[in-house]
Amino acid sequence: MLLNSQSQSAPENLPENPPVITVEGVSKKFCRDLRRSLFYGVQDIAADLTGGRRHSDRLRSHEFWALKDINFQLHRGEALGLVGTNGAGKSTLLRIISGLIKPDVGKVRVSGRIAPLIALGAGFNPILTGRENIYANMSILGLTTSQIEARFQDVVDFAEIEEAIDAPVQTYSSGMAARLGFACAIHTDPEILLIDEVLAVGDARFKAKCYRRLYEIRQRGVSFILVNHNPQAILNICDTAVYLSKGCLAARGNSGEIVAQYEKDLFLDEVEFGSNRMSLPAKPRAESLGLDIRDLFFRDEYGNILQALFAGEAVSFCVGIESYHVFEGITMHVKINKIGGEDNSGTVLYLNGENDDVYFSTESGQYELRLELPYLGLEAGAYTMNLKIKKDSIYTFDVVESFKFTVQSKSRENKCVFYQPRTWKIMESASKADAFPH
Ligand SMILES: Nc1ncnc2c1ncn2[C@@H]1O[C@H](COP(=O)(O)OP(=O)(O)OP(=O)(O)O)[C@@H](O)[C@H]1O
Repeated sequence: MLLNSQSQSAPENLPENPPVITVEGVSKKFCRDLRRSLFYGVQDIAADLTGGRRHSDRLRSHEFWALKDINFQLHRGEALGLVGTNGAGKSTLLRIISGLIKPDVGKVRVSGRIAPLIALGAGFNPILTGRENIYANMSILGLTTSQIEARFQDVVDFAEIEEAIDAPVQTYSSGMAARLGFACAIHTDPEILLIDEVLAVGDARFKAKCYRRLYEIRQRGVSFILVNHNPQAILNICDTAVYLSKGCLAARGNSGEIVAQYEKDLFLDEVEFGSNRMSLPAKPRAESLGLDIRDLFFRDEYGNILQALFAGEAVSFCVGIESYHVFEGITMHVKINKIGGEDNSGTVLYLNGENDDVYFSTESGQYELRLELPYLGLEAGAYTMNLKIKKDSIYTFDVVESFKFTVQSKSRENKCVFYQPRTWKIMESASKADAFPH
């Protein structure tokens, strides 16, 4: 299910910030047939030169819309995530915004210096050395030679490629090229950063470093658009998000809501709703940040897996994880919202391991993290859980936005917003004075 079109407007929490990118009715068509595509290209150039009519808004044979009527704004200081399945049009949209290709319909207005990080090693000449490429790349991004000289060592230090700096870039691994591209871009003082999946190739430690740096430059007011297949990468640094589906803008709004929507659409077939369990497929290693959530479920006090949860009974919330490295200081963050309560949902419980000073460590392997509750304090009803596995307050390894589960009640309904453990008793009074004190 897609969100309604009202959610496509720019976020209203940034009214004082002027837009730095305005995408207005942008559509882009492609042709899968190479020969026809070349023919159409020549036809379009001829129409442009002769002032003839170009039917930009109509599809010709074998053409399809890679993007259709996309509208949104990016405001100053806003970090916007772009999500969507393979082929949804994310890269095409970033290429249009960066000016690499032109839309067939609509326009894009940009105000501010853009640093696009769109393809691996984009802007790098493979036969030039890393050193030469830093100069070439940063000057394309608008820096003078003396400015590049002043920042050169910082770029090399950030990219951690000191020993390979005088080797041709064609000898670099994809991860090294990505490091260098990222380091160049963030050292050019961009006002707008466009980042398309380039972080996916780095190792977990370098990715964490890049995300921390993105978080810092975000604090300084740089706007950016981040494309990533990994929802937690979007949630780590983006407040808002755009969800593209088959070339159309399916939803625009708060990143938590959009990612939840995207995840729901993505895993619709894979999640067993109603079973109080959610198993997630293994992520490609390139998309993992080093520690992935694979399974969410509940156990009773004897370790048996529970399908039905009952208010007031002992329960453990269990998270199956896959760790690819040695990690320390891992915390679980569990936020539970009621679905359709009288107050129309809202967070009823938020438990954060950090607040209880409980940190886990992992080595490479599979683990089960548990949150043991001596009794389940939720009243009967349907809930969604937002679960995050974090390393510190700004770095999230993995997140599940909305794990649905239900709680039942063994007793008849009482009026309460939480489960109150209770015992009803009658005691015989020792004396009349004790029973009715004045
Ligand atoms: N130059 C091109 N010629 C023909 N088709 C193209 C061209 N570029 C992209 N496409 C097609 O346009 C659609 C959108 O592609 P795009 O790369 O923008 O998707 P994406 O959302 O970035 O996908 P991914 O997540 O796989 O990177 C796809 O169907 C793709 O095959």
